[in-house]
Amino acid sequence: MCIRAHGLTKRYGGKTAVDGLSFSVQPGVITGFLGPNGAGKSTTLRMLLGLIRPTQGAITIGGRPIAELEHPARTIGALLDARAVHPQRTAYDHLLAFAHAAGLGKARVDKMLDLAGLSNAATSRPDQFSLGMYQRLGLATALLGDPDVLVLDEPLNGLDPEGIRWMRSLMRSLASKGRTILFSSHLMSEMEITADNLIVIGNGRLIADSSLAEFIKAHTSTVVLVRTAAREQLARALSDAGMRFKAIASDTLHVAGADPSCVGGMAAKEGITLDELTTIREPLEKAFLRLTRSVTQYEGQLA
Ligand SMILES: Nc1ncnc2c1ncn2[C@@H]1O[C@H](COP(=O)(O)OP(=O)(O)OP(=O)(O)O)[C@@H](O)[C@H]1O
Repeated sequence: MCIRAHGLTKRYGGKTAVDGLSFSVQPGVITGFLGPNGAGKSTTLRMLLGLIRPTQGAITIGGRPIAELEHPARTIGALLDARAVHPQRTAYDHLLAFAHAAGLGKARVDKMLDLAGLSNAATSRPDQFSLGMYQRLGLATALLGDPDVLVLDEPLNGLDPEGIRWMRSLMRSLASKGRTILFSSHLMSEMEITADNLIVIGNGRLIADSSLAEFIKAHTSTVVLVRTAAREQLARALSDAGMRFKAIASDTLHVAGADPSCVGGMAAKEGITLDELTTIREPLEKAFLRLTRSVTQYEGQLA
């Protein structure tokens, strides 16, 4: 089932939080929804879930706005604010209340507690939970109806390394079963290891919508690192060939815009022995910061 936004806009008084966003999210893959703080990610997800109304445009699931879905709990599950649970209800009762509302039985509650690794905390009250446990409970709630579409706002926040691995492999396994997975983050490093596709927004507007591989190809540069005791000789050969390079250490050069076979071939022709020849890609986080710098609303200063 596809999620589609078309001309989606949300204004709060004079402030435009989401500004004419159009994109689609496909089933069978994990789509990362990325943007700096205040970019409009949560506002977009809230419109998708029918919690707030768009000022203009629409966002639909399988072609329909959420209010028109026949079985909302079986169609879409969401984790927005993991701490927004009744503080006095045990984890079990919290899930049971949602299960009843969705017409589901107790068996599903037990299964979800197990899946989220919360079986031992079933009778604990959430006010004793860590943020990671809240996230697990939130995911268990989102998955109660075994929905086709899963929407997660910053799901990795507060999880320990084991929790992060668990959340990622769960998303991967659901995507491989054909589910539609949309998850937001303001960290490119998270996206790099989790997402197949990326939707990047800044100041409410679309900045990029592509596969992660295409994003990397389009927005990051690479250099060839070459290490040799004959650095000067290699530098002369590169210079004669009109190639751009930078000395990094007494035995190391970074060659821009080249591929390793070309640098290796040149070294072989000169009879130079290489100790290392590697392609280094610019960190994706750097590309993200460059792309979103002009639209970043909140920026700290280094002391
Ligand atoms: N209810 C509201 N009233 C007025 N402005 C709002 C409201 N909700 C959000 N905004 C503003 O809209 C913009 C987008 O906010 P939103 O929370 O959607 O961003 P976000 O990308 O989710 O950010 P973060 O990563 O910090 O959670 C921000 O400038 C925010 O201050």
